[in-house]
Amino acid sequence: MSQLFTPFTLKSITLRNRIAIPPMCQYSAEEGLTNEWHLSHYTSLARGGAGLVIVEATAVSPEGRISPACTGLWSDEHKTGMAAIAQGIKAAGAVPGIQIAHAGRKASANCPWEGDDHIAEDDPRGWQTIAPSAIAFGANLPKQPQEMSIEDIQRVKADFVAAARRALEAGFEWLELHFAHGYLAQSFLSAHSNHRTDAYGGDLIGRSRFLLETLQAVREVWPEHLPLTARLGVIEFDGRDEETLKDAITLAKQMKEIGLDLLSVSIGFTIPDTNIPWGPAFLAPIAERIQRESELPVASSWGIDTPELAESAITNQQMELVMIGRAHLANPHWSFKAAKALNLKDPAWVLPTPYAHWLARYQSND
Ligand SMILES: Cc1cc2c(cc1C)N(C[C@H](O)[C@H](O)[C@H](O)COP(=O)(O)O)c1[nH]c(=O)[nH]c(=O)c1N2
Ligand SMILES: NC(=O)C1=CN(Cc2ccccc2)CCC1
Repeated sequence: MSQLFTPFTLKSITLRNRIAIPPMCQYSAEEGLTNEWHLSHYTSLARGGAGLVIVEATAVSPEGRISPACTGLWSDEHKTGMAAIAQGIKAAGAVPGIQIAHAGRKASANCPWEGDDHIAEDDPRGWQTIAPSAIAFGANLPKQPQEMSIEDIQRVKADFVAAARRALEAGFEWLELHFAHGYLAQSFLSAHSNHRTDAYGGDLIGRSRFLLETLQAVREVWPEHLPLTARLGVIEFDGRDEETLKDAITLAKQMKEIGLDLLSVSIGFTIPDTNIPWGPAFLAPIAERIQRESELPVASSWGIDTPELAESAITNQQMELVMIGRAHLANPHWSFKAAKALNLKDPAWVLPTPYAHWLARYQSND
């Protein structure tokens, strides 16, 4: 009996299975506004049978975008398109989630197929980036950010709260704070990027303050009965992993105290020169340790891209949800493929009726 295809209940929300589609930037928006690409992209992913579909990193302010083409929720105007997406995901039987984000020193960048690098200083498409300290990421993102003032910090926290409120009004039922991948929140947490000497820097308490205060403020506006989650880089693969992991576990416990419902375990990506052991499900053992030691349910991803790897991540209790990203870009109906591979009863019925009725009778080969 497949464990991957069992429901998962968190607060008042029940996912039809353990398959989640993690946020994946589409770099297809204008002024942060979604369009037909996003609506059809997310609706078709949800129709593929996953339990949870999380909309891409959506900026809490214009300067919080990674690229000029990233989505935003910094104004009420952004709610219209997002509401259609949330409705489309829900109508397909998946739970609509969204990740809200600020890209920090990694902002003001070209999209991946246009260089994946900082927009040139003299290019009017770009903007001044902000970060805990005036330390550039380096490599393809060499722009030196402006050190944030306390007023900047207060403003960005308020932007997260306002974006969370808009996400709720747009009909999302699962919220993920982007505290990973070297973006603003992660860059507050890491000593590589945070050299502040005030309350928002220094020891772990100082470097965690922005994350904890933002979580606390969002928790106050996000309904208690809906899952409030965060994606956190718990390891950098920079030679200091044990220290980073211990800090991450300490932080996870504090976030649980504040009301975090689930932690999505990911990678720090704070600095360019790291030694990431890419490979199938390579982060799953780390996720298991975080889940065990923090006593928070976790989700995780990174190369969990076959039905067997997904099934074993759940049966080995390494995580409660598997986040399967790029494999869904290759095949939006990945859940159907997994249902067949794992010998689910009536596998076609993970798909909507207009497809399932026929596929239940016809053995498709892919
Ligand atoms: C095109 C694209 C875009 C994004 C991503 C990835 C890719 C490929 N990823 C990371 C993604 O959610 C996932 O964690 C990784 O891709 C690893 O999982 P897979 O190995 O792809 O299943 C990502 N992560 C995140 O937290 N917010 C985001 O918006 C994005 N955007
Ligand atoms: N917004 C995000 O969190 C993104 C994360 N990515 C990490 C990544 C690194 C390597 C391979 C895939 C994804 C790249 C795209 C944007």
